[in-house]
Amino acid sequence: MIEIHDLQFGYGRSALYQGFSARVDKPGIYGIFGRNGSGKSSLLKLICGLLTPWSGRLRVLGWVPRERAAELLASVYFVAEEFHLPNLTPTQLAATQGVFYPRFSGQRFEEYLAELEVPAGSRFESMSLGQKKKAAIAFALATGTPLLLLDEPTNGLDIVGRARFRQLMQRPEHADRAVLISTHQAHDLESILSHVWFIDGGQLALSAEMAELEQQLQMGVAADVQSLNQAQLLYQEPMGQQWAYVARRTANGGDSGGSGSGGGVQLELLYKALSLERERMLAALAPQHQPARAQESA
Ligand SMILES: Nc1ncnc2c1ncn2[C@@H]1O[C@H](COP(=O)(O)OP(=O)(O)OP(=O)(O)O)[C@@H](O)[C@H]1O
Repeated sequence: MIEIHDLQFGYGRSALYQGFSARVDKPGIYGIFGRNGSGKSSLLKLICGLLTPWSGRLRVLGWVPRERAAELLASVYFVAEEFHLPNLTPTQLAATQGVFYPRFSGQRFEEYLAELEVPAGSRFESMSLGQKKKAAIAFALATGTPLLLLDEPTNGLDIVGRARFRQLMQRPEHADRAVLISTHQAHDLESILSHVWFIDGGQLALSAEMAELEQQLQMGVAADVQSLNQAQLLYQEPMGQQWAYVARRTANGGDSGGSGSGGGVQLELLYKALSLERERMLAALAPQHQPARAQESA
């Protein structure tokens, strides 16, 4: 669905991506993580054709995004972090803009608006930022595009709104879509992600399926970090009187020993471990978790 190979891109003379490679071959919900300024928003804009790569190969559903082919524009929907809505009501938006998306469903748009508690008949001008964001998300979901790009979708949403967003994302009608979500809200989204991308230093440092990470890593809290199997330990940080840790799962799939309570993937902890112990973490992960660049050159 998306093929990026050896992408070079930057602003002015300043390079942001130098040999960035990644692939999306199947539907799913892809969480894109990275430090501030690592290039997550720029990547989404490159994918939908709002920015032009310096060089390299970039294909989205078989198209060169920057050429902005009508078929591609009807197949990709992007909700930017700072988005603009015309001063219409949601109902008017559906009537005027839904036609650009062949799979747009007005009925689903109404359902999503109701789920997110956005009044369909109020003008966007009279809505709060969070309500406008919910309306933009509802519209994006209702377009039915095979590819959906969401930049920080849960920013500005209240707690109930975030939970409803997660529920909507998991509805069966989105199962065939690839949804790329750039976010810092790891905890909000970890339960719904199928894939994780971690961008660092102008590269895709990690591309992995959540299920694979679950098999490979164990994360949890231990009263005493010394009680953990030191050979398997990858990262630890103090958490009150205890220690949060990331460890390799042992070959038999068991835990890393000690008195800790080990569990599945916690994205915030994974994010910190990758940011602060990048080489160690990447070395610990199996070759299939390494970025597409490494796979392709293998
Ligand atoms: N229009 C622009 N002109 C010049 N530089 C830009 C422009 N947009 C982004 N940048 C720079 O490119 C880099 C990547 O920005 P981008 O917004 O893609 O990062 P990000 O990972 O989404 O950041 P954040 O997590 O803070 O939202 C930053 O250093 C930013 O200053």
